Amino acid sequence: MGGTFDPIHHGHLVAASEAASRFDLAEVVFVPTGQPWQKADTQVSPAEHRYLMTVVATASNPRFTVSRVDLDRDGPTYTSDTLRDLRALRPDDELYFITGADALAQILSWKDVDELWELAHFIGVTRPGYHLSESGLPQDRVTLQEVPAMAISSSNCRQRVSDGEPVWYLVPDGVVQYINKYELYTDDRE
Ligand SMILES: Nc1ncnc2c1ncn2[C@@H]1O[C@H](COP(=O)(O)OP(=O)(O)OP(=O)(O)O)[C@@H](O)[C@H]1O
Ligand SMILES: O=C(O)c1ccc[n+]([C@@H]2O[C@H](COP(=O)([O-])O)[C@@H](O)[C@H]2O)c1
Repeated sequence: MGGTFDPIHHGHLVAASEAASRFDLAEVVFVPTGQPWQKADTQVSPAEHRYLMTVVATASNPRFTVSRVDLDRDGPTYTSDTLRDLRALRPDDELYFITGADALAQILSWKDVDELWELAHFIGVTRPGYHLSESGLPQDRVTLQEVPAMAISSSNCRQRVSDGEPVWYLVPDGVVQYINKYELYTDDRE
């Protein structure tokens, strides 16, 4: 599951858990983006903070791991590179890429989109406020999956912190503590 994870929240974790359960996945690898090129107009926190929050949030689940492949590659983050790197590291594994309805709706604008379908199977999960559709996408490579509705977004979490409002229970406790410790999202953003 790729994401900017700025910060990781319970919407991400529930989607990943549900997809893992429904598709009987042996492992969910969370892959924080290096430079999310389609968020170029958004201020994104340093990659190491996003990586460490993802580690904290996933640490208690034995099936959840975190990969640095997108952080350790220079330049804009493209999922085609992510999947090629993961395949090289795990040549015997079958890869599924978990994505929310909003990201799936943009997928035709992603780099090397035709190759993406050969690199992984895509699981598109429901997300409140977005229409989940496989229209225009190869139906044998994309599966839609309903997951419990979590009306949470990273941008709203950042705004809440910036406004002095709590993010307890929107993000894992350790992530709240991490945000407080490093005083993330306290400046005026976006
Ligand atoms: N509440 C949610 N329910 C289901 N999927 C989600 C949810 N939030 C994010 N996702 C999915 O998780 C992936 C990573 O999302 P991302 O890290 O950009 O979080 P975000 O909440 O969308 O961030 P932002 O608000 O900054 O755009 C994307 O595929 C996105 O569609
Ligand atoms: O490959 C691309 O061109 C591409 C364009 C936009 C987003 N993605 C990936 O989609 C995932 C979710 O992205 P985001 O921006 O919603 O956090 C993340 O893994 C990104 O690297 C990938």
